Amino acid sequence: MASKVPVIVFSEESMEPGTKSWMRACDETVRALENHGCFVAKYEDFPPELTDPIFGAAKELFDLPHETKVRNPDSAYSKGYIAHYPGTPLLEGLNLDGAEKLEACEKFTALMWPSGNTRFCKTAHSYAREISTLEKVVTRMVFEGHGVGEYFDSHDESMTYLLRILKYKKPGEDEVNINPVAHTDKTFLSILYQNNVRGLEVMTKDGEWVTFESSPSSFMVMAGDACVGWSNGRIKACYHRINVREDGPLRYSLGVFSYNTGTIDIPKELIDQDHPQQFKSFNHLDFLRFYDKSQDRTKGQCLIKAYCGV
Ligand SMILES: O=C(O)CCC(=O)C(=O)O
Ligand SMILES: [Fe+2]
Repeated sequence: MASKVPVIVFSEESMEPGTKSWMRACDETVRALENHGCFVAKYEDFPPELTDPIFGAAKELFDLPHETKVRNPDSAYSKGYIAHYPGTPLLEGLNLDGAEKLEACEKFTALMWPSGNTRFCKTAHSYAREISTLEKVVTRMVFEGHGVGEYFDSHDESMTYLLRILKYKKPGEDEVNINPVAHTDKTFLSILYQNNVRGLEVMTKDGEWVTFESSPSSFMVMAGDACVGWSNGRIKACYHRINVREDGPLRYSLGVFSYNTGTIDIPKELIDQDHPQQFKSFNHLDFLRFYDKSQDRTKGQCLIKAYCGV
């Protein structure tokens, strides 16, 4: 894995804009996203005391009765509850919209546990805050690394983060191992964390599938279709899939997905003779609506060109 997908260290120093290690990480980040569409972030400051509680919180959530979980409403960004759909019978998921904000976590928790569950609420919120911090650092590096750091603040003000909590059940005797189809995310960036059960595979630039090896401080950072549009096609979207095997413990995975609540403009600085304009400005939510209406067989592909390609 290490030789195929870059590993970038996010230490206290490299997360501090202006330092030497920031510059280095910034270069590595841009190169990784342009070449591969993804990299593994070794997030040194991720609190180790959050790992067990966040996966414990995921388990506690899925142990709730079906009629409780369906209470989570759909939002503009996602389905509320993904419940063993016919095409993906092993997958169950819940989406917590705007999880970087405490009020959103409180609202979600009150729906799931009307008598309260402070531990869940605090854990989900702390996790989303930590990962959205990493996501912001990566995004700032993407902007600065492309020489357009001055646009970062206004982009950042419009960002929202969705926490997706996923569980993969093991296939029964008579069930084949059906996993979600390979796809690119429709996000700006996605950051994935899994318990110690493998499953996530990303496609390298040579077209080879590489398995993401879990560790308590390893996060897979992937560019989504919106980032491809923003970068005028310099960054590629990460094509990935899940391959859960039949034996071993249950797999839980946590995704933090970033979306812009407004319009994403393609910086004029990223358009030149060598890089003619490939995309028009687009509204991220309208792009998600376009995705929803797209035919199932195309949904896995990077759709940004079809949506706002020039
Ligand atoms: O299960 C995972 O780790 C990733 C899930 C995924 O790709 C998605 O929700 O878009
Ligand atoms: Fe995905």
